[in-house]
Amino acid sequence: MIRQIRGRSTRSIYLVLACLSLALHLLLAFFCLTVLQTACVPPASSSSSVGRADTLQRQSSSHSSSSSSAASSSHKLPTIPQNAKHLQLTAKELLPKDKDSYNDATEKKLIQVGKVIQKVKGHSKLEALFKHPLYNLPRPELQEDDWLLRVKPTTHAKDSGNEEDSINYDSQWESGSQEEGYDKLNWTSDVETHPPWLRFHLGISRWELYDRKDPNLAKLSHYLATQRILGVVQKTGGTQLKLLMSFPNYGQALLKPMKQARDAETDVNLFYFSDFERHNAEIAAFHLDRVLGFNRIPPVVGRLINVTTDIKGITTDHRLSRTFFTSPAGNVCFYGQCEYYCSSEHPVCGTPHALEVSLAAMLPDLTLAPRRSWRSPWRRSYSRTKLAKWEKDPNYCDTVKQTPPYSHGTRLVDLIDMAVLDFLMSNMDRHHYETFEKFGNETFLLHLDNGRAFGRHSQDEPSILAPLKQCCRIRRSTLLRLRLLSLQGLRLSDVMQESLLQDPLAQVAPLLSEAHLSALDRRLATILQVVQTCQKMHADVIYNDLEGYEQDYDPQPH
Ligand SMILES: Nc1ncnc2c1ncn2[C@@H]1O[C@H](COP(=O)(O)OP(=O)(O)OP(=O)(O)O)[C@@H](O)[C@H]1O
Ligand SMILES: [Mn+2]
Repeated sequence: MIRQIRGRSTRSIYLVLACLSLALHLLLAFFCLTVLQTACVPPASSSSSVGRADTLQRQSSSHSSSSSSAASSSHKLPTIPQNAKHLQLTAKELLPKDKDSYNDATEKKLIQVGKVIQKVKGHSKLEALFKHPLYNLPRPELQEDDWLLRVKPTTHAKDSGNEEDSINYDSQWESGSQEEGYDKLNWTSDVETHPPWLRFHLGISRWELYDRKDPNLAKLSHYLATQRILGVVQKTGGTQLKLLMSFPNYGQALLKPMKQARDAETDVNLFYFSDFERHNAEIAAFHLDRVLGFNRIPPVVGRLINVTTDIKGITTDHRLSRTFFTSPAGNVCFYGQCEYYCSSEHPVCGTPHALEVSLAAMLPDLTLAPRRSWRSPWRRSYSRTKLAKWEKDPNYCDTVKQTPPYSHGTRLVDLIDMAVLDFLMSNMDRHHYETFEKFGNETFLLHLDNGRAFGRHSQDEPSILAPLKQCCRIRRSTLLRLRLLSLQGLRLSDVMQESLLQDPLAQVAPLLSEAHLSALDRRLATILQVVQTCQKMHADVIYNDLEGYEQDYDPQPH
């Protein structure tokens, strides 16, 4: 009886306690709701995406006062301020773990970059340059076989009235595999639905890799700079460590990591073929090639990645994963497997996780668009003792001029364009160049692999100009653009500095130091001098690719 009474009273005590706890929880929930509502200024629409954007915006502005001005001066995307978005992502992804790597000095640099951007915004030399007629030359209309890849025009499938045709057509980009992390895709003829990397591939033509004015270019850069990294493997071929990164929608990029300080000059006792590759050289080379009006380098962007989560945590490549270690300083490092510098004595290290890298848009797969690799006639000996033939024979160009494909068409002046680019950035490592097989010999030359450029600013390398000096020949449009860039009002160093500010990594530190920028002006003057000397001695220096155009493009009549 007593036990029964005691049991009942215990139960009622439990019941009272439960009710009390419920009431307290309700009170707490009500209080929280009221507080949150007042803290979050309600936007016009209360959709969750707006709320998120708002949070991100504030997050970014608290990290850098330059982000919004940086965004407004960069590529103009309809809705997303690119650089700001990049900063938001890196801040979100990297800052909580790597606070110590973002010290006061970095903050100061971010503000300085912001000031430069504001200065540039007032008067854009880059915009003025790209508006010049020399950068807007009329091009003959492209025929079907002038495009590297073409999807069949819609009319084909529709006109044929054959249902099977239209199914094949619409599903030709459909993914065959269902790999984890990838969306099942069904890309159609509607270009708007294609991811930026595919639009880049579809825009490759016989005469250039991309159209500078194509708005997809900014989207591609944004894609490379911000997309989630889904896969990483080591890229085979070549001598130094490179990684192949995969993004959603099947996009891929070639990664080169930062190995040395931006302003480190190449050791004078290192041969050109032993020099480290530089991530900022890949980025700057893309900008320089575009500023010169060539458009022959695949778009490259800089990005701050997290070595641990973006590489170590996801790679399936054992050759890579087994080379990870933590350095005595507590930084996460790796070295991979390759011919040069892939050892624990030459590690690639985060600080402790954050790592600057360059990401180059991948060209279409070789099975879709095979390429031919050509040995450069002015290739160096790649020996510590031997000289190449062109270094010994002053009449070497006469032989080259008589040898196909240099004996015909634009190949020789294309090669000289490449020498101009390489001399400006002091790249001695142009042993080969590539072309797309589909276009035969009548096509542009791909300027791939620029990692060994911008190694030394205090010295120029005259031998890189050997093709120009020995052949005394140059495209008229190239010469006129070089003259334009030598004008005080435009100045190559200024437009390069402005162009490089579009890269996300410019917010960490300038991609090229002042010394490298002024070396560009000095080298440009040397090139113009060489052409002048040629003109004094020869009559047929200029290859006139502007024939038939009425307009007088010459910015400095000579
Ligand atoms: N953007 C790209 N898309 C597709 N393939 C590329 C791209 N860039 C380079 N490659 C290919 O990868 C190969 C190796 O790249 P790269 O030349 O940059 O490496 P490397 O290690 O510097 O080579 P090397 O030591 O021979 O100079 C190139 O020969 C080229 O065929
Ligand atoms: Mn190389």
